[in-house]
Amino acid sequence: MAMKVALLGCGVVGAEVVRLVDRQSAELAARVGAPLEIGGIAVRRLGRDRGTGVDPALFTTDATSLVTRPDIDVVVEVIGGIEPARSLILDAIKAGKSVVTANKALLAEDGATLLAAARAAGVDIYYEASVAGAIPLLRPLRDSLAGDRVNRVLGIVNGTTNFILDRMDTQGAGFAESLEEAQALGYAEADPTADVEGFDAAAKAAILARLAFHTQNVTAADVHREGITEVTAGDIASAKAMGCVVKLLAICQRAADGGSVGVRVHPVMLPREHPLASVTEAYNAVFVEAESAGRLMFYGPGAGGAPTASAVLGDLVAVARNRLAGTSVGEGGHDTGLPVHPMGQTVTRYHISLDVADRPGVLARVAEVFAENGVSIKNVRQEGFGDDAQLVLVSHRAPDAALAQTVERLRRLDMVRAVASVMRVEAFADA
Ligand SMILES: NC(=O)c1ccc[n+]([C@@H]2O[C@H](COP(=O)([O-])OP(=O)(O)OC[C@H]3O[C@@H](n4cnc5c(N)ncnc54)[C@H](O)[C@@H]3O)[C@@H](O)[C@H]2O)c1
Ligand SMILES: N[C@@H](CCO)C(=O)O
Ligand code: NA
Repeated sequence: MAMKVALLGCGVVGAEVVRLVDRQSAELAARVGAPLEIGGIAVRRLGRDRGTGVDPALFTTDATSLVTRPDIDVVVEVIGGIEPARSLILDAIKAGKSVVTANKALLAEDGATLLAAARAAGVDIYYEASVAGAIPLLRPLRDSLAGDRVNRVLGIVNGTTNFILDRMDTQGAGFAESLEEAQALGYAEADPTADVEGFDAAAKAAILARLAFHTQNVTAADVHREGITEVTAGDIASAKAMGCVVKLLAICQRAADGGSVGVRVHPVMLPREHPLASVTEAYNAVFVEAESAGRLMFYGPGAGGAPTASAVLGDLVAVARNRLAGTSVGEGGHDTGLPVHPMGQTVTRYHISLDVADRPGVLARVAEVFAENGVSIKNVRQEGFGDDAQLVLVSHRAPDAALAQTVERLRRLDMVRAVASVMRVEAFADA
């Protein structure tokens, strides 16, 4: 008996899923143990040629009926967005179907509800494509690392912003022209705000934190988020001078006392010897630090129709096998309930460049401001002379609130003409 698949959405990813299911039907049947058959495709409008070559009778605009149809085994959701995707997935689960989705926005906002519904119904919901596209990452976190304790996840999870920062670093290109190039190459979202303001990465960070720390209550709204729109050529030059590169990272980290987690997305200066620093163009990479495994790196294409469809197909094979075996994973059943602590409590390190007058007492006063806020200076150097002097300081680790307060106080000093660049610095956990 064939495993019948209902596909919701036939855009960039959906059309590629249809093509792959058709082209690889013999191998997929052998791997699953039963043929995979597309039983219906829900679209917004009928009559468009989507280049899939499938029987036009499979298309329908009635997604609600399709997901509950008795002959359907698995629903693949590649519409995107919150509604109607959420209602359709919940209807499918309640009707006993397993689900595969690429929908990071929905998983980040309401993943706990979807997982609980799937557990209650004894079906699977798999979502590998939602974070870092083709890269096998979520199932390794969920399954392969189930016997380990993950302490930190650092990731480049948005291709568009990595592409822009890479162009600014290697070609001296400006922000606007780099974004235009990313859009022309098809990496950016239709509204690139989701990319450049870090919303896309924040959704992915919430999903990663939930899996890494087995804590169900993290949503995109809990993620501290800063995008790359304020990264300047001066920041890139400052990073270069320190042997660093600027990257937009999603960072999920267990607090030192283990009682809470920090989840954040913001630009960082990263030493060029860190493996994430060499991730160029629109590639994604995620660096995982686990107690027994040590340092792991997952690298590859994070977007695009075919790479994303590869992850969807992998999930489809897995849930189809589980159905044939009469089993399901029951993900999310163990919830540590670890809370997310505020950004101010997250321990970070800052790079700060100040435009100052080169006069006696300036460095002493600047150092005093650091001391008053309990922040220790790791190194300091001066560039330029006279009225064009610049002090470049890197702090030791301190609570983010103390570092932010230090910057505010420095801004108010008469002798500081301007705070030219402020950026957090990341490195290996023990560096
Ligand atoms: N494209 C990528 O590189 C990529 C990478 C990772 C994850 N994703 C995720 O995959 C999903 C799909 O992305 P995409 O790039 O294919 O988007 P897309 O816009 O190309 O395709 C979505 C399709 O869904 C259709 N649709 C909208 N509402 C519908 C409804 N009510 N019923 C039926 N169809 C409806 C749209 O008409 C469109 O054809 C999203 O969740 C996205 O975040 C995409
Ligand atoms: N716009 C996203 C697509 C993949 O989620 C990116 O640039 O990575
Ligand atoms: Na993935």
